[in-house]
Amino acid sequence: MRGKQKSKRSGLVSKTRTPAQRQKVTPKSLKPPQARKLIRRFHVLRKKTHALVAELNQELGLKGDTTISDDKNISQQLKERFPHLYAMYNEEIRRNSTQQSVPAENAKKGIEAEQIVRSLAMIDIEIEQKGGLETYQVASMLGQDGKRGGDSSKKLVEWLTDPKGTHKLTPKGSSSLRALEIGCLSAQNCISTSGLFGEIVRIDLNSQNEALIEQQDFMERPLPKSDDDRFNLVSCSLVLNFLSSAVQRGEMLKRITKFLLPSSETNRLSALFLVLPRPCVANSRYFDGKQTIKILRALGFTLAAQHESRKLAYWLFDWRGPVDKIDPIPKREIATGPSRNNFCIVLQ
Ligand SMILES: C[S@@+](CC[C@H](N)C(=O)[O-])C[C@H]1O[C@@H](n2cnc3c(N)ncnc32)[C@H](O)[C@@H]1O
Repeated sequence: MRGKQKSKRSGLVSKTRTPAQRQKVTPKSLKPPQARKLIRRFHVLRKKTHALVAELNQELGLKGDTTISDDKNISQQLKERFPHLYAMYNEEIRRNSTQQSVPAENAKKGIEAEQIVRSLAMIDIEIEQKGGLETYQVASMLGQDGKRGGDSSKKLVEWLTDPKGTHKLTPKGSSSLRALEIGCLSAQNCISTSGLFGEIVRIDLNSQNEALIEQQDFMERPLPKSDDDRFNLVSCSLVLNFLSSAVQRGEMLKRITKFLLPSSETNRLSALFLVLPRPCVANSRYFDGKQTIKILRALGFTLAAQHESRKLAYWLFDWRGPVDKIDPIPKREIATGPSRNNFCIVLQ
């Protein structure tokens, strides 16, 4: 379980090497406005992909386990199951990838499977031209830069060591506490340097340092067979907003509970550290801080601490063990206004 496991998906795009991919250069650094713009664009492109894949599934009459997943390598799925659509995807890639700039909006609107697949190809080209997941990560790391007030895990360590708080841990060289960091960009963050944890398992879809960060999709991490595979803390900082659908976010939260040691059995730390960009709770049509707590409660958590900074919203939730039945929490409008975003998490 703790060995290295390569993710089956490449992250944002297909693994077909196109001329655009071969030309791809990952920038070592980016100016902050450029980084913000890139992060926003990646999220838009992921949402577009999600909507197009839903249309494609409908058009092909695919349901349940047979659906194409936008969470996995789409071109690979087409290649294995729909060779004629894969041929069109590739044709579109070949036709456009030598161009300097291919905004995904150039994709023609269409409801037929062939046109949808061509639009997916256009999105993949734009993502690759922007540098793919690697560039997204460079942009995200810029946000973690201490000089810019980054590294969200500072707040976690502050909470866990607060003498007036509920946990009051003290850093020990021989701590037996174990943490799982989902979506880890750096092994030098406070969570790693605090000395609070004897072991930290760090995973990311695209590892920046394979010696210290496993390349793994959390949704494909094998489920724990025993408590040896479970953790005292799971950190999920700025990862849920990376997922493109409200259902996937709910599924990730449900899956996290399977990796936590129930505190009632261990009588010590068993918690989730959750971070979202503040606009997800401050300016969404469908989501806010109350909804966050409601969803986490429905999964068996209790709120231990929360904080909002100018850019981020942070929570620490204690895990109380599995609930008998998870009540669904659907999407519903809670705020109106044209400038609101559509961020949401649902439980099915
Ligand atoms: C915005 S970065 C956040 C990094 C860091 N946790 C932080 O707080 O700054 C999001 C990271 O989550 C990773 N990620 C997204 N979905 C994931 C998944 N299913 N499994 C593992 N990592 C994932 C992405 O690859 C990306 O590196």
